[in-house]
Amino acid sequence: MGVILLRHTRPDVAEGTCYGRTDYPPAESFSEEAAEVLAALPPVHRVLSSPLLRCTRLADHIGAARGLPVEIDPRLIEIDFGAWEGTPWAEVPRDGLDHWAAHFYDSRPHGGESVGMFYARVVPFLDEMHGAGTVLAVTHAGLMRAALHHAGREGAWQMKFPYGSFIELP
Ligand SMILES: Cc1cc2ncn([C@H]3O[C@H](COP(=O)(O)O)[C@@H](O)[C@H]3O)c2cc1C
Repeated sequence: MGVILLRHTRPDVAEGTCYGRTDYPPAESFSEEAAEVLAALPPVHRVLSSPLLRCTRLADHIGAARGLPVEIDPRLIEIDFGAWEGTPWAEVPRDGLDHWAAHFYDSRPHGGESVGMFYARVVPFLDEMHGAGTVLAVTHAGLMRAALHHAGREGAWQMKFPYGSFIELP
């Protein structure tokens, strides 16, 4: 079994908000969602987590239940959407969105991370994890997209992952 990338549970933020690096805590439904995740999760021998609260709360819960320490890795943070963070996607300036879509890897109209910058910090983590055994990384949807892209999956950047869902990398 390879590394398992787990998306955090629902964060306490309005539907449709653009957020990446903003540290929203988990929503009120955390206990129920975490119990479901824990029941579905296979055995692991290490627990890593993004430093953001929506991940550390879940990682702490899993670590406590499985008797494992939680190791924080900053490379597991979501992409930084800069000035767009906290804005409803519907209110993000159209020209910025168009530029982002047209120059997907290099554009950073929000002043945060381009997809290329984000990918460049994620790939060393993924390479380090290759063959590392059954490691759980509690992280974000962007990381899961980047990891599947790295694994050669067509359309990976457009994929959606429900809160609390996980993927296993080869
Ligand atoms: C290229 C790219 C485009 C995205 N659009 C939204 N997200 C990601 O950023 C937000 C925060 O993710 P989470 O809820 O898992 O912390 C979500 O909207 C998620 O889809 C993206 C991430 C990447 C890399």
